[in-house]
Amino acid sequence: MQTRTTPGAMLKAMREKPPLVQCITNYVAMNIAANVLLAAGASPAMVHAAEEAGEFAGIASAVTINIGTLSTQWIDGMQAAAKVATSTGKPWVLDPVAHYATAFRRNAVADLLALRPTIIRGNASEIIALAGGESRGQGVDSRDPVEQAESSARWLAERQRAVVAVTGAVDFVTDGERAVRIEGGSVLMPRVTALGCSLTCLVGAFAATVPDDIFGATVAALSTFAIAGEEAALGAAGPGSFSWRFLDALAALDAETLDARARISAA
Ligand SMILES: Nc1ncnc2c1ncn2[C@@H]1O[C@H](COP(=O)(O)OP(=O)(O)OP(=O)(O)O)[C@@H](O)[C@H]1O
Ligand SMILES: Cc1ncsc1CCO
Ligand SMILES: [Mg+2]
Repeated sequence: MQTRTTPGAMLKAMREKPPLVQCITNYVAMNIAANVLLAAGASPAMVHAAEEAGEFAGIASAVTINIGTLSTQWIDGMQAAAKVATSTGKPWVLDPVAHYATAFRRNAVADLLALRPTIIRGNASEIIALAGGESRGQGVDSRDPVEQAESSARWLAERQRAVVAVTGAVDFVTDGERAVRIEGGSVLMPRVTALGCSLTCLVGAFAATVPDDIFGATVAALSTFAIAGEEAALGAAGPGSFSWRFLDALAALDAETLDARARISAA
């Protein structure tokens, strides 16, 4: 039997059987997130309407929910999909974009957290605020270092019994017991909109591939972004050329290169 224990092995397994990932994401992210999943080898579907989101979750292998451009109708679709995912044992990922900014967002995220996300992926400011801390986030942009969010992430993971991923210059992943840091990426990544939202969708794709190793799947997705980001930055003149180079780098990344270059250390 094929081993799936490394990020590279998980990437290979994902490409051999592309998982259908239901991405409920924001208007800004929809196109880039779908392209990121296709480039990496997964099968995205942006399905959010309340009338069908729950039904679609029944056929998807994972669901990702991002509150970036929120409205009441979208919340109904999010809740329907999350309920089906949780009740059918499928992984679902929450991306609490700028949840600290307004009461509408805070309430939406509190209700989604009660539906037990398998994984929570956010930037440092979002994770600090989810744990009740004072974050310096400005709108959707983080203004806090990841190191400052590590204790918040551990607390949140334990409380929610979820894997928590904090992204930034050096990423951090914990399930409340284990924790790792992942180096890589590029300073150009936060200068291209919605790459974090796209990563949330990719985390869903890896989780669908290895639902019995959610921590490993999350680390694999973040490592894939870290190495593809490094590679894309090599020839990029700025955010514009980085953006298309990143899609090419994701598509070109193979399992062996990922395993050889991923820099994952215990935290
Ligand atoms: N300074 C940096 N150096 C290297 N990589 C980075 C840096 N900042 C972010 N990244 C990488 O960019 C990706 C997206 O993470 P980020 O924390 O920017 O998400 P986000 O704030 O939720 O983004 P968005 O809301 O725009 O989608 C991750 O793979 C992360 O590792
Ligand atoms: C810019 C922006 N505004 C709402 S969602 C989003 C994408 C990055 O989170
Ligand atoms: Mg974000």
